[in-house]
Amino acid sequence: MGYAVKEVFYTLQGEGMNAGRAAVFCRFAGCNLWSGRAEDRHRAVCGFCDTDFVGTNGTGGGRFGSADDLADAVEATWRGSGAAPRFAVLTGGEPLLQVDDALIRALHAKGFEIAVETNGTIEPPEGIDWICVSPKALPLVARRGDELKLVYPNPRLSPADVEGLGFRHLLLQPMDDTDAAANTAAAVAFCLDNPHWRLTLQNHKHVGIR
Ligand SMILES: C[S@@+](CC[C@H](N)C(=O)[O-])C[C@H]1O[C@@H](n2cnc3c(N)ncnc32)[C@H](O)[C@@H]1O
Ligand SMILES: Nc1nc2[nH]cc(C(=O)O)c2c(=O)[nH]1
Ligand code: SF4
Ligand SMILES: [Mg+2]
Repeated sequence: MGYAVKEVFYTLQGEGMNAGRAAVFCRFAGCNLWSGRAEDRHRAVCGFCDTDFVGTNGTGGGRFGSADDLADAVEATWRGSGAAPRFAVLTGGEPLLQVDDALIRALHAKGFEIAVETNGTIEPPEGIDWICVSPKALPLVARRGDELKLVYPNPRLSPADVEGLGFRHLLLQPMDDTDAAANTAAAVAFCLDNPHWRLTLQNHKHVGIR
């Protein structure tokens, strides 16, 4: 089948409960909630995306003909030494439009722990080691996982709409837009009042890494 990948790069996971951990990011091209074109943003289900996921022209991106080819590229991008397990974060765009059993097997065979960042519209395949769901609208198909990371505030979705599902951690991430400071203050206030929610920041933006 093959995979369309925007970019593959080595960085620190910036968000969520794995923040600070070295990882190879594999950003798949394409999303089912926005075309990626500016002129479509106002009518997209997800209208606040901070990411360019269109095409295959980023660093390390391309079209990969097989799971082994893509896993080879991810392995070549890992720069860690020592015994700590290798870590790959599959993101996008919407990675679950493309991630399949063959890719999970190929990355595991190379010793990678696999995390996914998904919008929750597609049921994840078996075998992913860390599932982060960041819902954008209801209904939510993926209703269990390791962390639920809600971008806040979201006029389509409030925290109460996504509590009581099967997630180990509930996280609020301030929406990065022209109101980022106010969004951060609102997220802080919400977590102070609702301690079952935790604040997560996009650390990579604050330290100037990808
Ligand atoms: C670019 S998305 C790709 C993965 C998947 N499509 C998703 O939405 O989870 C990666 C993460 O960035 C978050 N994100 C996107 N735009 C954001 C913004 N403007 N402010 C804060 N977080 C944002 C998403 O909610 C998601 O958790
Ligand atoms: N450093 C870093 N951490 C991230 N965590 C989730 C990201 C994403 O875009 O999926 C992301 C990203 O783009 N960069
Ligand atoms: S669902 Fe994820 S990749 Fe798609 S537009 Fe929204 S934040 Fe961006
Ligand atoms: Mg990002």
